[in-house]
Amino acid sequence: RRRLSVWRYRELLPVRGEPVSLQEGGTPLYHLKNIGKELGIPELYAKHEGMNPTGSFKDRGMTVGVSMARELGMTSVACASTGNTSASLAAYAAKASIPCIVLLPAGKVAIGKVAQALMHGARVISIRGNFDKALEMVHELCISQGLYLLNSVNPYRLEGQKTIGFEAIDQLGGEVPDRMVLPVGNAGNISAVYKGLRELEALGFIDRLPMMTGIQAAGSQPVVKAIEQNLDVLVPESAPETVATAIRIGAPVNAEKALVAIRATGGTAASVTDEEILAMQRDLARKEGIGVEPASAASVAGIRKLAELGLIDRDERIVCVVTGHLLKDPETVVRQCEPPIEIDADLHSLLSASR
Ligand SMILES: Cc1ncc(COP(=O)(O)O)c(/C=C/C(=O)C(=O)O)c1O
Repeated sequence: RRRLSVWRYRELLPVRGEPVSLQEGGTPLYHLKNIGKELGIPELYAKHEGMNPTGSFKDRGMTVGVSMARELGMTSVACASTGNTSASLAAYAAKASIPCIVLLPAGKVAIGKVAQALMHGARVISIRGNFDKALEMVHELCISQGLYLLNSVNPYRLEGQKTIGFEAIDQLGGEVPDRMVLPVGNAGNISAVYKGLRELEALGFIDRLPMMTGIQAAGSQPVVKAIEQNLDVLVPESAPETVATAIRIGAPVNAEKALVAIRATGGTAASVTDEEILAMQRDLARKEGIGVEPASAASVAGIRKLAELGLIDRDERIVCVVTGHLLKDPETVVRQCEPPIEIDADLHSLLSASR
């Protein structure tokens, strides 16, 4: 019996040789009993992808992507990132001893992610522009310099991320959830999970698919608009804005795949405000003990909103993917919270402060 991990499913992954692995995957599936009770959804779960080696689901894609880079003899890898992709690529490239360049939107990346990319030894370049601009530029860089691009346009990234759905079903004892909910930025993750579930269906492991549900920030919701307006091609947003900087993406490269995933499964897409995201980040931490970064809370905030709109059957079994760890964006957390109480080091002060 193989441990719950990305490579438990190696027969469904493209890597032939020994993978570049940091023991990714095998993340907890938490039963959200308290929030579920509040929403009247007894079977509400969160798959905590922040419990991966670099603290986000990106590790699942990078273990496959960097393994393939090595198998293909690539001598250098690159990506543009809102932060987590760069943190993960830096770590896996370090593990594989392959030089790595990452492009970040200047001033818009959570400090924990920058720290990771720097410490893992990537060449970190800040672009005076948003993620979409950085992605454009890293394409040009890779073409002109022959670097291997590991954004989610690279299909090997999505191969690894398929395993989120595989694990969730294993953790539910083989049961397929009625709905899987993911925060959507570049739309790679929702597309990857859908692809994997289609493969399980084709192999006869499952006989139905969950309703794939994508949640975006109100200030950055091109996929939601395409669903609402029944478009086949997305209208990019030129100035996406949200406190959830991980999903501050106006022109998602995997949008068409995400629209298929949502429509083919009778799913939906919805947006939540920054306030709703931050409120859910707090609730997950204080009512369930689960620490996530803002973008990750969007999936559960989306379910709260859909439930309030009466669009969720209370007996649905729902898995929300919470995609990154709380520690990624400590500055946003500190801004939201009352500061620590500072006192003189005497018992009297302590007693009055602790009341
Ligand atoms: C915490 C977190 N939650 C959700 C998403 C959205 O996933 P996709 O819809 O597959 O993009 C991201 C994406 C991050 C990047 O795109 C990047 O790191 O460059 C994320 O970091």
